[in-house]
Amino acid sequence: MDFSNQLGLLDSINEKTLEENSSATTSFSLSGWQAKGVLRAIDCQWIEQLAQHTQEGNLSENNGAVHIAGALCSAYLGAGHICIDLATLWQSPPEGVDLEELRVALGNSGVKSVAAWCEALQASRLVSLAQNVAERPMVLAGTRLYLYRYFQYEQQVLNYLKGQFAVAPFGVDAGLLAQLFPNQSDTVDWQKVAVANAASLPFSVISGGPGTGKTTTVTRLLALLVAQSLAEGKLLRIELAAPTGKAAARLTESISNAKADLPLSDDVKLAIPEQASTLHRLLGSEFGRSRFKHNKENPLHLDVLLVDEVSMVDLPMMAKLIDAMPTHARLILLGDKDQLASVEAGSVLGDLSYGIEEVYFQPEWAQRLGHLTGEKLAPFGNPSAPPISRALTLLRTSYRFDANSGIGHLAKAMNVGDSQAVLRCLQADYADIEWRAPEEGQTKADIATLAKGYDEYWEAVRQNLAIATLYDVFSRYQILTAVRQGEFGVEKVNVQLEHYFYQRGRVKDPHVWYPGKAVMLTKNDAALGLFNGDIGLCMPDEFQRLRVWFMQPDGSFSGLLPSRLSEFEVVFAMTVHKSQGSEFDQVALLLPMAPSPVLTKELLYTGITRAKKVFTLWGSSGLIRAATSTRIQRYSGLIDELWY
Ligand SMILES: Nc1ncnc2c1ncn2[C@@H]1O[C@H](COP(=O)(O)OP(=O)(O)OP(=O)(O)O)[C@@H](O)[C@H]1O
Repeated sequence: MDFSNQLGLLDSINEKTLEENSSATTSFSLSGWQAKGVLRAIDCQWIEQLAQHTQEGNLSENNGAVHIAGALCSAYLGAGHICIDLATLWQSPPEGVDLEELRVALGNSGVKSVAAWCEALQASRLVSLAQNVAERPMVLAGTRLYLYRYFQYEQQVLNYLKGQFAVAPFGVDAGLLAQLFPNQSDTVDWQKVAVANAASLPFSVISGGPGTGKTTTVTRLLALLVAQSLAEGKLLRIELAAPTGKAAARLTESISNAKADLPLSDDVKLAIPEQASTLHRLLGSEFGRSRFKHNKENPLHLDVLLVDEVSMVDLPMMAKLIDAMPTHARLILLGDKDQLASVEAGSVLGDLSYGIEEVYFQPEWAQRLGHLTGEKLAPFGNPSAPPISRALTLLRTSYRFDANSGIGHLAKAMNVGDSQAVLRCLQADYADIEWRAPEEGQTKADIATLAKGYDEYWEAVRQNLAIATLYDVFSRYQILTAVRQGEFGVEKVNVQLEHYFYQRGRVKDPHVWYPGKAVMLTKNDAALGLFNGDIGLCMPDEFQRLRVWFMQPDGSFSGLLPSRLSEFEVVFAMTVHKSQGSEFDQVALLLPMAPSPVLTKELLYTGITRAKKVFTLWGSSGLIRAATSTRIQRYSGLIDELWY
């Protein structure tokens, strides 16, 4: 995490105007909290630099309560939260600190209530107030405390959304809509409603689980928008994007499949693009620069932007994307709100769709959509629905998993956090799921059994099949781990798998590049046009030189000398986090033996829903039960600002 901007803000504090805050010195022990894992080294450095800076500059910022809040703000950001909530912390301190310890530490600097903590922050020159934001390291909004830059990101998103809510709805051609959805049924066709809704608005979100027809729906939406604009003699500039190369490749494939089924003319089909790019590529990432080529001053050249797999988009990226949107353009976000949130801070899709299960639409909006679609939407009107609810539709019916699908039932049970139902599913006789509880005393992963899924791949490598075929075979099976470290962590499992392949004669030397080695990039490489998460397979070229082959956005493959890759890891196993945006025919999800805070219902749901045909869960009933009832919570101001 780069704090340079945060620290740079200290320079802008006007020393002369600073007042004495408190004479107490920082009363909690940074190193003590670091040793307990409450703070990271970077959190301690950040707050130490604040304290040092303020003292060296004759600033009397010796307020322990401010330093505690600042250190926690930084630590929570590292754990994915956009802000901390002082009122929540006052009742439930961070893991590793007991309430008494926190209260005593705060009490030492005169803070004996949440209100007093807020007052101490308000009085600090390190903090500005949300109502009157100044360039200071932190911002206080009610009881929420942010690092300055993250407050700005959140405001950018909120201001954009509020601007979109004020735009008058666009007209929608009900005849075309009916043509796109010819089938009638007794139940509400939410795909049709989603299209009518998104076509009416400059900003919309469509959320749905696996196989609920998200791509089918947005392809019809794009067809409707294209047909409407062609009728007006205009050609829409549409762009498709996703957070990772893999997700972009999947979007490309599924849009081109869905286009084939459209009941509209070839003119319309031709005007719908198939090629999706990564968000980084779309925004123009430039080597060595954190700023994108496209931004407010140089907006994207498009009329409609569709972004898939939005659960993976973090708040800074969403803010940068919004910044680069031309004012007239539509933004359509697609994703599964129940999946794991982004690796970096924020949970934008989750926050936007927070209340979607119950609220639905404002009554007049439900009526408008009802007229447009012919669907009976009156029961879904709710006078207290906030403006954001208008922009959301939820697709619930899975067309991939039928009533006999264990994966479908398991995903549903996991999603509602029903551990009994999850265990019942795992024990039932479904053909597509398998549960392997650990043996008594088992301490290592069963590598031989896990490795079996790669037999087909190694046979393809042996036959030196074309790289496209190899890539396809490799993508059919994936071992997923919940954690990085330990016997059941991705690092060790990969080492053991390579060693196992070596023992079986499939790999000559696991310490060097070998035919069949599969790697995943762990960092964007703008110079090579490759992105974090891209998968490369090592195979010889026609001159028998080993190259690592990556799929390009157009589906072709380019081979790079292995020496050109700098940051990557072996990927016979990958973490569930890294698997987001990908799907595989067969998935084996490996849980650790010991409890871990990363074991949550979102993690297991994401792992389960990566599987299209067969899912195997390796883990004990105790851990599965615990994970099913643990939810990820990420603090931000978006839910409060949008839903209450
Ligand atoms: N209304 C529908 N009736 C019948 N089949 C449908 C319907 N909508 C989608 N399908 C089919 O369901 C399958 C999944 O659809 P689609 O790929 O659009 O879903 P998705 O939500 O985008 O999936 P994923 O989870 O892979 O992103 C496709 O085979 C599609 O043709």
